[in-house]
Amino acid sequence: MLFLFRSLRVSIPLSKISQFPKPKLHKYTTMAPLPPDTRPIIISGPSGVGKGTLYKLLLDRHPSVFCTSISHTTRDPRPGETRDVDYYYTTMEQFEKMIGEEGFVEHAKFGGNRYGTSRKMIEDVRGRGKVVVLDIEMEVGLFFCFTVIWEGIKGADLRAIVWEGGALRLSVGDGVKQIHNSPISARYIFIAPPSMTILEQRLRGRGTEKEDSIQKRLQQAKNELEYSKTEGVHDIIIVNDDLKKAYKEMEEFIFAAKKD
Ligand SMILES: Nc1ncnc2c1ncn2[C@@H]1O[C@H](COP(=O)(O)OP(=O)(O)OP(=O)(O)O)[C@@H](O)[C@H]1O
Repeated sequence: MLFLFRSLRVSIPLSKISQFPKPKLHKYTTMAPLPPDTRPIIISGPSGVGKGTLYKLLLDRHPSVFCTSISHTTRDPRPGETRDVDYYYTTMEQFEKMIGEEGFVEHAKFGGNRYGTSRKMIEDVRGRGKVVVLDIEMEVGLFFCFTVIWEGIKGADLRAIVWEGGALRLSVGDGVKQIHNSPISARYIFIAPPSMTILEQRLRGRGTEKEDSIQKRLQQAKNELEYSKTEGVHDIIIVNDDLKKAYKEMEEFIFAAKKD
């Protein structure tokens, strides 16, 4: 059975954000000043580690400072989605023209549709005095891997080939690597689980995945944790054990004085 998924999730649709419970970390929303370093912030880590939870807290806590990224897509809007809010909807022709003009910092193709984060969107957000935060998930699967092979997505890092359950699966370099290879200068935060056991508990506890999806995500988590050890890929690795502590560490890193 063909399993389809988006390999790089760089924005959480607003509809998803509204599903999160209200954050309990802070009683009041504050008007914090901009961080000294206003480069885009890339939050990545295995599925289920808590990226979305931390990302949502950051945006809720500092609405005047941070801004979610909006991806481009060639797919049609789904019911309930809003144009230029959930996605920028474009034609395949326009999208491919933008690829040719190096208009994306990362892009991928699934199910016949393309998705990507545009350079212009990031630059516009910075121009409006806000800091863009990208939540990047790395997933792997048959469809995306073949797309990578046939389309030769720039920056893709074919790191391993395994024969698993009769399906060829490749571990590919993720959106983080694509962004590293783009002209965009960013700050990279990797969220790690305290252990694989706890990651599994969170994935199961969330109640959103079927068993085979949980197994694939856990397998992929191992690849991502291995990749996270590569020197220079991330500026900070935060272990999300206690949510409050992990959030504080992330916030302190983001608002820390700029390093030369
Ligand atoms: N520190 C924590 N302690 C306990 N549970 C947590 C913690 N952080 C997050 N969770 C819970 O773990 C589950 C997974 O979190 P979340 O959905 O934010 O992960 P994610 O990394 O965004 O996953 P995906 O990439 O698949 O969207 C959620 O149910 C969330 O409430």
